[in-house]
Amino acid sequence: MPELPWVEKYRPRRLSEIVNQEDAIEKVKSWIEKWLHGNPPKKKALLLAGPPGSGKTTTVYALANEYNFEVIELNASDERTYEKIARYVQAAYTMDILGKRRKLIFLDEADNIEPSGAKEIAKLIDRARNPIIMAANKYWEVPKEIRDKAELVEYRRLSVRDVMNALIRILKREGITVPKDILYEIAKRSSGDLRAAINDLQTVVVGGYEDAKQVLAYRDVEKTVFQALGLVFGSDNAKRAKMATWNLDMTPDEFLLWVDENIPHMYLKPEEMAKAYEAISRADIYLGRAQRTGNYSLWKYAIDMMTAGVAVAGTKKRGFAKFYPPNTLKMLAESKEERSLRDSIIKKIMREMHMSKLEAIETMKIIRTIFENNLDLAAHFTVFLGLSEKEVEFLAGKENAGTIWGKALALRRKLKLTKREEEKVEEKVEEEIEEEVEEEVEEEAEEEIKEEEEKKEEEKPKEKRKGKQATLFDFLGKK
Ligand SMILES: Nc1ncnc2c1ncn2[C@@H]1O[C@H](COP(=O)(O)OP(=O)(O)OP(=O)(O)O)[C@@H](O)[C@H]1O
Repeated sequence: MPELPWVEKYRPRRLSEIVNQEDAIEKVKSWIEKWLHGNPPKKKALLLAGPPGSGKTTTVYALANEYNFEVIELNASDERTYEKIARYVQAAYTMDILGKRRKLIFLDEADNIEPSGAKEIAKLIDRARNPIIMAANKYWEVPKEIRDKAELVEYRRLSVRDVMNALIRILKREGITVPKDILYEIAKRSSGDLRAAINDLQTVVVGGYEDAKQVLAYRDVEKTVFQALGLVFGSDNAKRAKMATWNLDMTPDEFLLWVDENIPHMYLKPEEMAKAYEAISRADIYLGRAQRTGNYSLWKYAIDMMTAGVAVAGTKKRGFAKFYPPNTLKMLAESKEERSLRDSIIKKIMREMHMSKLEAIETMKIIRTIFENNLDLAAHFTVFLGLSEKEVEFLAGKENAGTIWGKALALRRKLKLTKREEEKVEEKVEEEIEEEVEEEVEEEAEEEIKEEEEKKEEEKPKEKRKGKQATLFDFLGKK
């Protein structure tokens, strides 16, 4: 039997086992007890907010376990969430009779609730007859209507020591030891995300920890760039920000793309955003110049511009920041339909051009420029990749899409014609081969017949001779 993931196997079943979130747990307990004592709290929903892997989901299940609730887990990004909440929020709030348990509604990823649905969900919370607990990493992105209806419970980011202790406890129960320095490495890399740390630990143990560093290395690139972004966007301390690129396994112009991507997400005021953009565009110019001339002082100036220059541009978002890789924000801004078009185009590029996903994403950017500027080439791509009319429109924009589509149709017809011709040639060759084979077979058959006939011919005189002998014998006998 495959081994259960340790995050599940060792998920605390009791609230008291949850590490270093005492204040949060106290709040949750007193809130649920109000429900149990028959006077639901004023705020019928609870919003657990905090970094990933800090124990929010675990709290809900341990709570349900201790107070005998059935958890109805819903996800905010599920399209039918509203419908489901509506159903369960009104479910009879009965005690544990007839084997039925009270229901506790758990809505994860509350920071993903669509603004359009938020008002409706807020109304449902008012009417709720069952406790509703929501969880979010970024509570400020939970729609305000919902935030107002919920009591906020904040979860701390777990420390390196918390994470290490939790890992050691798991190892004890597994009866395994792992060198302390590796545990420390895992804990440090996790940035307080205990889920990530436990997963890493299991990977290392299963993979043999002789090459633990290698096993863990895959996390490094992202980790360091997020840390670097943290230095740039985490404070307005220019000195700290300048250290951002020190440990970074990435060229400055690559890192610039990351900074660029996250500026609109991190800065709140347009004029400060503009200032930050100005800093990176200046950095970009100097980076280019430094590259051409090999002038180190320009290089350093460019890096300082894009780290310190951005850091001091203004007031940034507070709290837990989630950083996005280059281009994701633009992708998020797209509608669902656009996203699915983008995905299907990327898939086609991967398939037809034999590329990895990342390569395909990059290639799509180039193809997009082609679609905007070179309609003939665009038509070729349309046919080659087998794009649909909608996909062409996505790449080229409404204006050019028609022209490209027309050209592609013509091209496809032409290709079909040449294909038809090819097929004809093929058919002809096949016919010829068939004929040849037939001829051969016929020849062989003829030969066989001939041979047989010859054999028969040969046998005939024997018979004749036999006949002759017989007659002669007879004759002699008669004699
Ligand atoms: N404070 C904690 N004490 C003990 N174990 C924890 C704690 N936080 C997380 N864990 C462990 O980490 C795993 C993930 O935790 P959990 O699912 O509760 O995270 P979360 O805060 O809900 O994260 P996310 O926001 O990513 O859903 C669980 O299996 C649990 O074992």
